[in-house]
Amino acid sequence: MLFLSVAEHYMSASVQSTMVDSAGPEAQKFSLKEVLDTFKLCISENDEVFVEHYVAGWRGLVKFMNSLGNVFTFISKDAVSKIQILVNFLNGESGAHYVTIQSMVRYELDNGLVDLSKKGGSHPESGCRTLLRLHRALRWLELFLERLRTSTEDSKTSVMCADAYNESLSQHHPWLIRKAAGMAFCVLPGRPTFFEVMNVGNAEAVVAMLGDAVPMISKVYKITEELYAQNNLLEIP
Ligand SMILES: CCCCCCCC/C=C\CCCCCCCC(=O)N[C@@H](COP(=O)(O)O)[C@H](O)/C=C/CCCCCCCCCCCCC
Repeated sequence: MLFLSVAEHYMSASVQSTMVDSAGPEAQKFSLKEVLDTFKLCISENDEVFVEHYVAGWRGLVKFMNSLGNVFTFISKDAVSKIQILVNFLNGESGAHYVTIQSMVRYELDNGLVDLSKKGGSHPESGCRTLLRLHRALRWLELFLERLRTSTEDSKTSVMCADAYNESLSQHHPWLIRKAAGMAFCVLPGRPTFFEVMNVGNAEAVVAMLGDAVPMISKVYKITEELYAQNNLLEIP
């Protein structure tokens, strides 16, 4: 628990006080279908990614996280903080430039709004940097959901989650966060509870819906990854 408290303290410094999700408990109920539908809306006909639906997808996932208990708060707070930064850009005076990830990248790069190196720049929370953090987490999600989809009744969510994390997001986290995340994974509920919280129906229905969700999430990830790679944005500090 020590690691979790330290990590929560570490995170709280960067978490904004205005939370994105402030509705009542019923509005907070998670539905995998809702998340899937939102990620489907993310991609335009010409493969642009809508920021509005991207953050809405993450909001849905945060609902899931919040239903797992307080031990995961330090993780969901960070996601909420990053969602809020992007929502603020979308609702701000330059909002028209933040409609898609492609237009955001173009706008921020053309106007020198991204700190590309560690040396104290004046845009520590650019849209590009913020979205990159969620983008890396999306890879974890893709790997985790694929493991969940192909899992068997006795598979452990903690192991699937840790394996997906070690294969992706952990490479971008310092030791303390890795340890705290590792401890949080140990108290994840089992596969039956996970499936129940998804509000889809029986295990077969969950697996079928995951079969739709994973390629969709994969596509959003791939488009973003290519865009960031083309613009040398994959390592923004
Ligand atoms: C379909 C249902 C099943 C899956 C539901 C998953 C629900 C996931 C919801 C939220 C995921 C959290 C996303 C976390 C974003 C992390 C972004 C990040 O890397 N932030 C770090 C870097 O930020 P800066 O300091 O550079 O601004 C930050 O330091 C990290 C802080 C918190 C720790 C993040 C640990 C991530 C573990 C991800 C696995 C979550 C396990 C949940 C299991 C349901």
